[in-house]
Amino acid sequence: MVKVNDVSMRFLMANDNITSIKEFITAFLKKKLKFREFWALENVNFEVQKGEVLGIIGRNGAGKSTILKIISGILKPTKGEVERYGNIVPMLELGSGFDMDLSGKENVFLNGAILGYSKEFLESKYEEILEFSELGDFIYSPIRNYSSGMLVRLAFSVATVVEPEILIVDEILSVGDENFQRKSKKRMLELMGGGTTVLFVSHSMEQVREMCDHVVWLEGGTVKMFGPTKEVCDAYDISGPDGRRR
Ligand SMILES: Nc1ncnc2c1ncn2[C@@H]1O[C@H](COP(=O)(O)OP(=O)(O)OP(=O)(O)O)[C@@H](O)[C@H]1O
Repeated sequence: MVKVNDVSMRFLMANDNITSIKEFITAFLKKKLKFREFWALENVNFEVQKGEVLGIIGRNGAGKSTILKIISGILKPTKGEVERYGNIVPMLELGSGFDMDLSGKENVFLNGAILGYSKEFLESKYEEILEFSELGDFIYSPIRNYSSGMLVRLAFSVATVVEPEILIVDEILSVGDENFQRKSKKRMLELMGGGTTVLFVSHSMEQVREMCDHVVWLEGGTVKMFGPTKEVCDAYDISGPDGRRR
């Protein structure tokens, strides 16, 4: 279960006219550095029950990635808190938790260790991860040579073969090819059947309608609507580009 309680996130942005680190340090030392406040999220509340799939939708800059980073524990909210019960596997930016100079195989163990799994456990899952990723002998090449689709396949294989209790997926299913998208959707459905809670950001309303139980619609950092998938998606679909009714 994941419960987001009154979460707000403020970013401080330095003056726009600073273009180099030298200028930044000089301004900092002269105490001339001015910051502009920006609230990316304000008083966000929602919850996801165990085994449920929650979709997070909203236009560019609405705060979707920021809330996922807060739920994953990568960012600390300025106000509010997130209650989480269960081990969490975030699949956020492509390749995060990976080292580009290491091989796919080495990254399985690195990424798995970051996720908190032991070497023995990862060894027992390695063949399954390799098979699911369809990387074949590429698993021995440094991942800097991988295409974005190959990276996603590797990341998704590590994240899902270990059967997390909470899986966080940011737009990742749209990167792989059609065949892998189908396969990863099937895998996500299996995980959900096994009780994994999934939080899922997507710009594809089709995917959201198909896979989610509930949906949060974020607009300008606030919750515009939270409820059953059909209700929220229908309202979103008839809203204009700025979130107002057309
Ligand atoms: N580290 C940061 N510093 C300053 N502003 C930030 C930072 N991260 C995000 N923002 C701002 O917060 C707002 C929300 O960003 P976020 O990436 O969460 O939006 P999003 O809904 O995921 O957008 P998209 O659909 O384009 O991925 C944006 O205006 C963004 O510019």
